[in-house]
Amino acid sequence: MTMEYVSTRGQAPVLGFADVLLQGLARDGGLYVPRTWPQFSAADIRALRGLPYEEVAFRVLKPFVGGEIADAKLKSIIGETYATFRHRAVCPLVQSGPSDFILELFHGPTLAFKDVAMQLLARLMDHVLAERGERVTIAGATSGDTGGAAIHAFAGMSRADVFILFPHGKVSPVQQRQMTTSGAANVEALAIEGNFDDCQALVKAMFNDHAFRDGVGLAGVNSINWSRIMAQIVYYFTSAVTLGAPDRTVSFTVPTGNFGDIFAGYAAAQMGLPVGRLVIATNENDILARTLDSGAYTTRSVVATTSPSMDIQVSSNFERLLFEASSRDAAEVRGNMESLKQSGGFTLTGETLARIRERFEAGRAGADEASATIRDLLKNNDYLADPHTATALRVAETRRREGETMVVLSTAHPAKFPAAVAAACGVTPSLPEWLGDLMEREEKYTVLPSDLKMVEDHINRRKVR
Ligand SMILES: Cc1ncc(COP(=O)(O)O)c(C=O)c1O
Ligand SMILES: N[C@@H](CCOP(=O)(O)O)C(=O)O
Repeated sequence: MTMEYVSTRGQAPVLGFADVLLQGLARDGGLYVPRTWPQFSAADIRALRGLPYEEVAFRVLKPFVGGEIADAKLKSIIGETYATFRHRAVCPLVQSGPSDFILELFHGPTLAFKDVAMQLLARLMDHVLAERGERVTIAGATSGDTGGAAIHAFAGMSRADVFILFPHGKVSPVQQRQMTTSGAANVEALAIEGNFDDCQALVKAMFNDHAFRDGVGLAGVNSINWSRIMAQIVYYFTSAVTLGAPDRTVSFTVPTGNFGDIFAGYAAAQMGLPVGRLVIATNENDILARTLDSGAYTTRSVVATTSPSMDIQVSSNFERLLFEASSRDAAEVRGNMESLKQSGGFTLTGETLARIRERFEAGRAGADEASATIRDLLKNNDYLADPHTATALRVAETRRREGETMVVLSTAHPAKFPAAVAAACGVTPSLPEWLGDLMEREEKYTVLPSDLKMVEDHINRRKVR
């Protein structure tokens, strides 16, 4: 009934669900994962057929929560969460070919897949903080979508101050406005003079500065937080079951940056869902494709692309996969992460690489290929995809296998990236009605250098309590 969580680096306390929810990064710098994977038998999976998304979510999430939130409360939190989505199916499937499907994850309030987990995370945190009578300071890093989702989910919440670090000038205008126009007193967007990796490094450094961390009561909403991954497991179940699981195996292609979304697919497979291949789709920032090719994880400088949310070199959740694929060898993970810090890379052992390749493949599609896919899909299917989704569609296409059922995760609404979509196909997607005035709203944000002390000082000065 209870669930324990262990750190990928093996040197942090073992915690239960509620503590992991409030922790973010483990105190040894690692990421929490469940000690064991809950198991779903074929009968359990078959019993999910025809259930509403909320009920599947309850059944999938319950073992991870480990009894720390009463069932009735968990159900009501899940119900409120997905009532914020504008599609009755929450995450609907659209057929794009004989055995090809697009899983639309962008029907939440900020038009990206991040809402699926963030709307839940905020409500779970609020519940736990209320029970404990505590407040937290949240620091998050974003390449564009996590930030907007977090600000929407936490705006006005009395138990959390939220600081979102985004790379100055490197997110789309819609993404920026979603972060800078909330008007809520408890949230602030910080435009960092650097790239996403700099923002993420600053957030991790804040977690590793234990005096600061304990002083402000730091919590995290990036996918370093286990609850983000946990919530994303659900749509692997709903989509696979809709397509015939457990009697049919389903593969997934995922536009990947921080590796959280695709790691949720790996988790679903570990839980018994018949998942075939998990195909990592990258843009020009192809560190994961190169790693799967060569076994060497070697960082390079990031290039700006038309799919900016994937412009990432240090892919946080790859650490969770390393832990799994090394048979949970925390010493091996620590060695790799130390080498990443010291020399910008590491080399996987032959065994670890082989285990990763048993399930994962990777492919790269550049901006021109993604644009061509947007054009073709509009022409042939009358369907408008955003550049992240298009990257994955192109990779899936080039790696197609006869007879395989393939689901491509569509991670953002095209209206979040109107310039790239218009350049690709001549159609400018418009924002849904409820966001119609977004570009006219007044913006508020602070520009800061990529400097730990300056960011920490700013947060210390600005947090509400
Ligand atoms: C639209 C979009 N697609 C794909 C990704 C990559 O997802 P992940 O970081 O979970 O790999 C992101 C960012 O996380 C995103 O915002
Ligand atoms: N692409 C992300 C980057 C942060 O990823 P996260 O999943 O770890 O929060 C974004 O859009 O911000």
